[in-house]
Amino acid sequence: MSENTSTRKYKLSTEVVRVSYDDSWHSSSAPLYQSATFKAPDTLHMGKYDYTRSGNPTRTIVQQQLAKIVGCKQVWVVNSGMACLDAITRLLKPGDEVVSGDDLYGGTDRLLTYVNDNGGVKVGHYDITNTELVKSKITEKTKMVVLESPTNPLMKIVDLKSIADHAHKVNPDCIVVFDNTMMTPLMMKPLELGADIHYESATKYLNGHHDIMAGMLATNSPELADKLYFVINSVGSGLAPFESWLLLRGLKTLSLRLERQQSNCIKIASWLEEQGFKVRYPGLKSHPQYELHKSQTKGPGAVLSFETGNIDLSERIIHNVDIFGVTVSFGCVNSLISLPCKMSHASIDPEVRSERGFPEDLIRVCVGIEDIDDLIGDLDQAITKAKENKQ
Ligand SMILES: Cc1ncc(COP(=O)(O)O)c(C=O)c1O
Ligand SMILES: N[C@@H](CCSC[C@H](N)C(=O)O)C(=O)O
Repeated sequence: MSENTSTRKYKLSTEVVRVSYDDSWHSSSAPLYQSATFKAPDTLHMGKYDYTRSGNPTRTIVQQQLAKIVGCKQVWVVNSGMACLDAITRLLKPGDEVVSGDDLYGGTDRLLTYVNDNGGVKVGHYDITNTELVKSKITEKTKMVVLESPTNPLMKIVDLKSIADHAHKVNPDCIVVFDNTMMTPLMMKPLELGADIHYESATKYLNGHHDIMAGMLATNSPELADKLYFVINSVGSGLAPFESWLLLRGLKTLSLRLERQQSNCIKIASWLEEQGFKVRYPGLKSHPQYELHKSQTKGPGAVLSFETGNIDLSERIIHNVDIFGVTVSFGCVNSLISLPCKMSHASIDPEVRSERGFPEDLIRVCVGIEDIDDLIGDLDQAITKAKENKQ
């Protein structure tokens, strides 16, 4: 018996709650198949599933749910956001060239640097806010363009459509890859803007509770879907059944969480700006790419970064917060604060960070669903204590 299999389409905030699956007992919550293997009907025929590395019914349910939300032909879920990029970079061959940004999540930069140093692939990093510069670097040898927007943590915006269209014109086989972790499919649809592969760290908003690691790969290309599946099945990076089940549960509140997190973040960004800090947030009119971001998304999201002008002051602010968790990652229901140069982006060589204009005093704030007055009150007391030079 199928649950919720009507083909009627609803708004995304409704669709995230409606999950389709087969269950002979009509369970209200999708079944968890915590099994590594599946019995074959007989020795001559295998069933739909044989071994969880190759496929698992609970993983299939979350993949179908995500494909519906993304609005694409195929989604694969894997065991981390980085496992997505690992599968993607295995599509490259020695001699290929990759064009990417100069502000990327530290782990993305680390893996692309590894591929550059060990895989015979040339990876170039350019200021992605300079669309013409990025376009000029795309040649027939460019087999892949890897972008993220807003970037983590400088909140730079990439003109995805313009770059994707150009890349496909120069080389129709060029694979445009877009990391949409900051926006989620509810706020940005990279495949509709020309990306060939849309991936996300589902550890962040898609799950929303910091209780699993997961990644999502989405594409409309059956050929790319097959190639990615080959890697996932070969190396065993498919998301485990319990993690798939938790991701499915977390997804149901995605719309509600994002709405509250974003509205809190907009208020915090304005408040920090009023205190005189240089705030990087695409929801502020002072963001140099405010209009571009607005034109390709449905909202500014719930991550911002700001500079204090002094790394010691930044460290003292972080030391003095009470509600904000001092931790890497973002997209969780809890608010988080961090110093990217020493935490999420410590894997980028300090010299490279400096060449790329990465401010060491930069504080990243990832806003949760708590009461906004409490959040601003907490930042206020932490900043006051830090300015008084108190630990
Ligand atoms: C923008 C972005 N992409 C990808 C990743 C990698 O995701 P994961 O930690 O799930 O491997 C992260 C963080 O880790 C991230 O911030
Ligand atoms: N020690 C980790 C750091 C993970 S950072 C996670 C997240 N993407 C963020 O931006 O905070 C590592 O070496 O990968």
